[in-house]
Amino acid sequence: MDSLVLFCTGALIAGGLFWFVCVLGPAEQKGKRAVDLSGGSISAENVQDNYKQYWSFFRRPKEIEKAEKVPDFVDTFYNLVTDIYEWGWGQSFHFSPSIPGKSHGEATRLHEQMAVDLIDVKPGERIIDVGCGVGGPMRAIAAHSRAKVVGITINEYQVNRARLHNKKAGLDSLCEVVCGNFLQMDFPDNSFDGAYSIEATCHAPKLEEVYAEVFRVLKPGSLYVSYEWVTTEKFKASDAEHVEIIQGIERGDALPGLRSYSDIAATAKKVGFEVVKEKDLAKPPANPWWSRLKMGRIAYWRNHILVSILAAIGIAPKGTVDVHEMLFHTADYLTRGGETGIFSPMHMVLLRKPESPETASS
Ligand SMILES: C=C(CC[C@@H](C)[C@H]1CC[C@H]2C3=CC[C@H]4[C@H](C)[C@@H](O)CC[C@]4(C)[C@H]3CC[C@]12C)C(C)C
Ligand SMILES: C[S@@+](CC[C@H](N)C(=O)[O-])C[C@H]1O[C@@H](n2cnc3c(N)ncnc32)[C@H](O)[C@@H]1O
Repeated sequence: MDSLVLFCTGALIAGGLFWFVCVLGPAEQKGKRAVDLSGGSISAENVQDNYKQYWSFFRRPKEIEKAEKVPDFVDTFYNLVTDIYEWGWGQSFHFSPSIPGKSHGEATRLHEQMAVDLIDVKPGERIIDVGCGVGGPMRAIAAHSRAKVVGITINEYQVNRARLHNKKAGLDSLCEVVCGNFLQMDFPDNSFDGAYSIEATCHAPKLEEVYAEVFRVLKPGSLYVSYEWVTTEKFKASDAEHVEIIQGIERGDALPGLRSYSDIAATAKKVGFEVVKEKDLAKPPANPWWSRLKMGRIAYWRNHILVSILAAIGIAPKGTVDVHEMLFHTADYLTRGGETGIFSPMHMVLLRKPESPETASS
């Protein structure tokens, strides 16, 4: 009898563990498994120190730290979060408005396809993905448009992940990925037929610098669309709750400082672009972009327990628990940013590089 009870208890524990790790492990369809979480290019024993280093950025005055150190700090951030993002969100590191009757995956694809439809590229043309992550949007866009997409990211680990995914998807003949800084790109002038950036240029300390680089590499007459992270007209710097939310978003998302929606078109014009269209895609009648984030709260608790167990038994790097906790709070700040309407991650701007400098509007 005793051995039967022991056997049943053991079987239940083993079954429960299998369910928790293997069934619940890949929080997102086709995503990474919890047991594969790493610190990107950072070795396991250095994850915790790098996490501390990441936070030290926010303890120093912005003016000193800002410009030249930002790409390194962003690189560290993506070493820390890339696996968790892939595990819990998927291969597209951005938001999209929810669409009734459509899954999150479908809504994500539509948001990505809209970007390439806006820049009007033809099959075989060459376009650039500015800040490409692990390439979720790149693959959707290449498959939809048959354009050749070159993605650039500052994070080497993401380059390797993106290349692996491109190959697996059979899209490596259309998709190329390079490691580099979008503030100083290694591409010649006038070499792309179009450009897009999805929730990436918010990492640039000065928007002007990245827009000027995109302007330089675009062929005259071609289009660039960007989905920008901004504070909206509802944000009041005198409101302590607003400030807390925006600072929470900046700290949990490696942002050197969120900019106002009103700066976007002005900056684009300053570097020579014509503004073709500007629209906040988060505004009604669009459905909330933050609903997926809010709905996931129970899953995040489960994920946190799982990450803590894996770190305790030495499968996940120690600092993973801290990084996960940071993201947990970030999800809350982002949701509050959406609900109050003071923040948008999809302020869309469509820009054209004039045919000749003379046709540029003042
Ligand atoms: C554009 C950027 C990233 C946007 C989003 C892709 C990510 C912002 C916050 C992230 C997450 C928050 C909570 C995590 C959760 C605790 C964990 O269990 C599973 C992953 C999360 C859901 C994670 C996924 C990606 C985000 C939604 C920024 C950086 C400019
Ligand atoms: C939130 S992710 C978005 C990725 C991708 N656009 C997507 O939607 O899946 C931001 C991306 O911008 C990249 N990035 C940030 N700063 C960069 C820089 N200075 N140079 C190149 N890439 C940068 C990051 O490495 C990351 O890949």
